[in-house]
Amino acid sequence: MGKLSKLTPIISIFFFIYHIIITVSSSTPPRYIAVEDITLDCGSETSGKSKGMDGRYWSGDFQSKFFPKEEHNLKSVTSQTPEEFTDIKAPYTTARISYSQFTYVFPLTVGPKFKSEDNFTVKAGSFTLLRNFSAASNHGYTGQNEIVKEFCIYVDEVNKKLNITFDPFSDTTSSNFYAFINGIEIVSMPKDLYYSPEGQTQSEKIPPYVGESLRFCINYNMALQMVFRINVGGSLILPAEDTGFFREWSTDICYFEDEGVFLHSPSLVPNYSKIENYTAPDDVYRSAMTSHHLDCRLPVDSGFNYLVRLHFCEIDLNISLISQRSFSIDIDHKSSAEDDADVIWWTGNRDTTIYKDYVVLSKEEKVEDNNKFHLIYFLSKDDRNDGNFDDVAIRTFKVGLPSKHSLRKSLIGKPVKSVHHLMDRIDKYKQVEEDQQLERNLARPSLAMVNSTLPASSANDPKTNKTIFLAIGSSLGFLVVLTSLSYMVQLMKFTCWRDPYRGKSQRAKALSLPEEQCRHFSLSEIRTATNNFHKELIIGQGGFGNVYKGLLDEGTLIVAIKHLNPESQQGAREFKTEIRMLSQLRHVHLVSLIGYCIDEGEMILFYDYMRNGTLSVRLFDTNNDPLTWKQRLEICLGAACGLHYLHTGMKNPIIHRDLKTTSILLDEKWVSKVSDFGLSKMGLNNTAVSTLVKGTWGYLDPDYARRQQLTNKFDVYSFGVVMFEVLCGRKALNTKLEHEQWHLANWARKCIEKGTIDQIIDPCLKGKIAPECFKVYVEVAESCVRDQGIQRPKMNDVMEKLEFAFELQQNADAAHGQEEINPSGVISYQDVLSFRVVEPVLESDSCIELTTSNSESTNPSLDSDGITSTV
Ligand SMILES: Nc1ncnc2c1ncn2[C@@H]1O[C@H](COP(=O)(O)OP(=O)(O)OP(=O)(O)O)[C@@H](O)[C@H]1O
Repeated sequence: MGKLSKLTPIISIFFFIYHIIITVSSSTPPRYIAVEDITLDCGSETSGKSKGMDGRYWSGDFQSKFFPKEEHNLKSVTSQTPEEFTDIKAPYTTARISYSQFTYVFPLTVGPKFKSEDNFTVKAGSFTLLRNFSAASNHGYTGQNEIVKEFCIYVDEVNKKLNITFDPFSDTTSSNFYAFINGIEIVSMPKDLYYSPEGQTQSEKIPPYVGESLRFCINYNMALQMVFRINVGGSLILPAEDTGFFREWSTDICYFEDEGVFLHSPSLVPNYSKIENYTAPDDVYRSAMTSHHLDCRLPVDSGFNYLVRLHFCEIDLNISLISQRSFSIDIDHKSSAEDDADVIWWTGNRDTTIYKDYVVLSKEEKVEDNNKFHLIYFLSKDDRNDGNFDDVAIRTFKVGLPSKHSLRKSLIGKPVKSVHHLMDRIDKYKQVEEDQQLERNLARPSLAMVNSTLPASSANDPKTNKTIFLAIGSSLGFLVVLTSLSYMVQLMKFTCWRDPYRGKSQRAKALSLPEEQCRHFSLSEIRTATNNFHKELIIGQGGFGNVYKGLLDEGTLIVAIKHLNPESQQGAREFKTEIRMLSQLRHVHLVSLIGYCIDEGEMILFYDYMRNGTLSVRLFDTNNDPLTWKQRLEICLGAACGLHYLHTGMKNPIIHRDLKTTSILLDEKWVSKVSDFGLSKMGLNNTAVSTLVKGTWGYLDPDYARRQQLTNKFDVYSFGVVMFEVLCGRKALNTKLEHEQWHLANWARKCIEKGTIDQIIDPCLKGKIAPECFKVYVEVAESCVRDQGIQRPKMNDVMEKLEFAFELQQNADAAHGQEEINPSGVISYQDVLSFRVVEPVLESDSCIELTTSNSESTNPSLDSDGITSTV
């Protein structure tokens, strides 16, 4: 579906719902109750509180304890209300003005505060927040009637107060400059809302410094100036609709280069299990803009570090799985801030909120058109998409908070609001008021219940009255509240699901199948399924942790549950790879991934439970009856089919790289299934040495070991080894034997050359293998373990020959009826082994059928995370 056809219905829903959201939010208590919430109406001499344009109550500064001591120099000015705006209210109708310096002193508790103010040079504590600031020039430049500046400043233990000093410019020729301020707001905030946790330097909570391999700690000796705070894809969110910090969230108008599709999920109740619920208003997470490519241009000053906070919440009903949508994010053309942003991976679930912080230094060379503009540039791009671009979505929600940490230079505002923006606000304030009136008239019981849950002190607090008016200061007055700009970008991609047998993109199918293909389970479901990870349910142990047997769906579904170590970063990466690969692969001879769980930092995978365990156990460690020859043939044939599918069933081939008898599992009907082709692959990729130590030596392709070039012939070699293990009942590597027999494949080839292969057959098979079947089987096995990849067959050939061998055996069995093929057990196979072992060909003649290391022609799709490209 094209963008436009999506756009129309979504927008109409959006505006309809908008009304409801305001109604609801206006009756909900704030999620964060600030210890300090000061609203000072500067220049006002009234002793009581007057309702401001933002719906809050403002106190006159003259009667307040914060009033500057230099009051003899101060004048107050009452501004003229423009005729067209009759609702203008505090703090814009008055201003405190002075030709000399004056300081407000705010005794405060320790902690970070939001602060709003206005002036020319403004200092707060040790920070110069504004230098030589001119309201008039800012006004003229933007046509904006009010100027709001917002800062975050930490109030420390020693001072426990905040001095805000307004200092008029003075030089030798003139003393006619004055400073003024209309209003000051101070709101306390949680320590870690924007600041980094104390005493940590490498924590995930410290934002990465984009373009550097460092993290950037935002500590308490830094002040933050808010530059943009944008509700991408959504509407203006007023301070009174914020979560208790009185932040305003502007719309995304003008910031995006390309038109996107708007998404809105009005009834969404966001899940805040990953972040604090006061981080951003719900409406930020309910709206989104989508596109397959999104450039967001934000004009900022050069030479500053900016904190960019991106908020995400997956609201698309079609998306519920890891890797269904993943995207990259570039900021300011630096190296990618995020290579593989995947919201479901981050959150575990749809409708779950999360944000990501980045710090970026905006450098001088980005100056454009002689404007002092720099670009914070969000490029969300899809780098793995195979063409279904109209289904790829960028969701930009929320907030970036680019904030300047160094405020010792002039911070001239770059207001982005226009007259339209103000008109929007007027409309919205009026709308809010109408809604509230309606609410009061209806006197809905549910609202009464909400209010009754408020603490006594706040239930009747005028702050909870949400009637809001817009007031606009005169050209003289400006509200100095620093603006932080918040912003969020999410880019999503649909995974292309394929029919294994056709190898064609099945997009439509994909959209309807995810839930069937791979389910998400909660941790509590897993705990129930495994009796809280009871040790008696452990059925195995692998390189990545314990494997449990568990019951799901009220006991109707038996699963194998792989519990990965959550501490391991490498494990996390491989875990994701496993999900990405397995959730796309469905084949009767591959172990199916049923689902996963990533709650609370746990990484758990669910597979079809294979009742008969591993081939290894059935061959080497069982007291049960040995596998019959026909069973063995079928097991090999099944595994060959599974490998063949891996090599050819997808657009891009997958090389298992760790095939062995422990990675071939057997279900209740003895059907063989190849497993472990996500984790093992990545394990080898990242830690080749440890994989060797893990004991796959006997399966390792000698050609690969020499050339370090991975081809699908790697798996063919390993498969040949498995075939000899199946035939001989011997492990791939057995150092307890004589040295020349340690390595089964080498020993088997020697035996074939010498004509003694029949002597190393599993004793329980002797006399039961039809000679013609034996000939084909041994020929195939030998061809698989040839020294050079070029000499080995493809899995397709192996499959066909094994089928042929199976038929030969069946025919022989049928011919002999109940009788054994060779009741005496003494049969020489010499005569059927007429072929000779192939000699190695010269290196120059060899060609790599599938090279994944340097070949441009090979698209490493599922390996965009490096699965196949680094070996
Ligand atoms: N789907 C399954 N059904 C039944 N048993 C399973 C299943 N998956 C794994 N197991 C059991 O758990 C054991 C460990 O499996 P796992 O895949 O974690 O490790 P591995 O393949 O043996 O070793 P490594 O991961 O180190 O290569 C297996 O040997 C098998 O006994």
